[in-house]
Amino acid sequence: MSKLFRAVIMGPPGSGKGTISERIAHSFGLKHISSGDFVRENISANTEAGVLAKTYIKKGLLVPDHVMTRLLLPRLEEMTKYSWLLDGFPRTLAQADALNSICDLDVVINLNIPLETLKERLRHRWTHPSSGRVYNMYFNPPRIQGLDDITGEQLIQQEDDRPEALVARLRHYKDIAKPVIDLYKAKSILYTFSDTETDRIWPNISTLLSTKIPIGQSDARCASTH
Ligand SMILES: Nc1ncnc2c1ncn2[C@@H]1O[C@H](COP(=O)(O)OP(=O)(O)OP(=O)(O)O)[C@@H](O)[C@H]1O
Ligand SMILES: Cc1cn([C@H]2C[C@H](O)[C@@H](COP(=O)(O)OP(=O)(O)O)O2)c(=O)[nH]c1=O
Repeated sequence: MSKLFRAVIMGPPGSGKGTISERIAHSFGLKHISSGDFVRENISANTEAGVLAKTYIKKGLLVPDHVMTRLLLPRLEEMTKYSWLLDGFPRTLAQADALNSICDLDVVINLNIPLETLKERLRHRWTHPSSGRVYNMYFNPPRIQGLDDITGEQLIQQEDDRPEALVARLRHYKDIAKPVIDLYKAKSILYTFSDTETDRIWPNISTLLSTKIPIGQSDARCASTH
């Protein structure tokens, strides 16, 4: 069997992790694991870790490392047969160390987007709170203004997407992400993409992954997992 491919995507809020992950999963047939989606699934299913995670998310805090790793690592260990892309994890050095203890990463994609662009995107971001689906009034608007495409439920603008809150959020992101980025740089697996436009970043990411993912592997894997 050809070698499996393991990737992580990192970037500040609004940098396009969710959007680009969807494109990667679709084009290369990798399993996309979003830590935020996984936490929300656990909250809906009332698992022990989900109940605990909810108490932090309600306060706008990150879920503590030990809760996050207890949630995510068993999920990754179930995926030993698949190539995957992790989005939203690791966010801290402790999480990166935990991940390192169970697998070797091939590529870390780091999105470096100017602050003004992030502010503009998040100012127009609307969220469906229970699923975490996000829309942007210009980039990917909902079919009916103010309503989620799938459920028809009301969309909200999150408090911490306001430009005033974003600066603090971004500073916090930089503080905790820096040692993680340094770690992956030292391992020579970090690839940083800087631009204001996803459609300019995407071809470069696609070219990189085409050189890293063995041909034929992704299609077979995709077919076997859906
Ligand atoms: N790796 C992680 N470590 C700690 N908490 C996490 C992690 N991943 C997700 N969470 C928790 O789940 C919540 C939702 O995660 P998600 O990535 O969907 O949203 P977010 O932080 O608002 O992301 P963004 O604004 O970058 O789109 C986070 O705010 C955080 O509380
Ligand atoms: C990628 C991208 C996203 N957006 C919007 C869509 C979302 O409302 C918001 C965030 O995108 P998203 O992909 O959710 O980013 P992340 O997962 O890193 O937080 O920005 C744009 O307006 N332009 C873009 O090029």
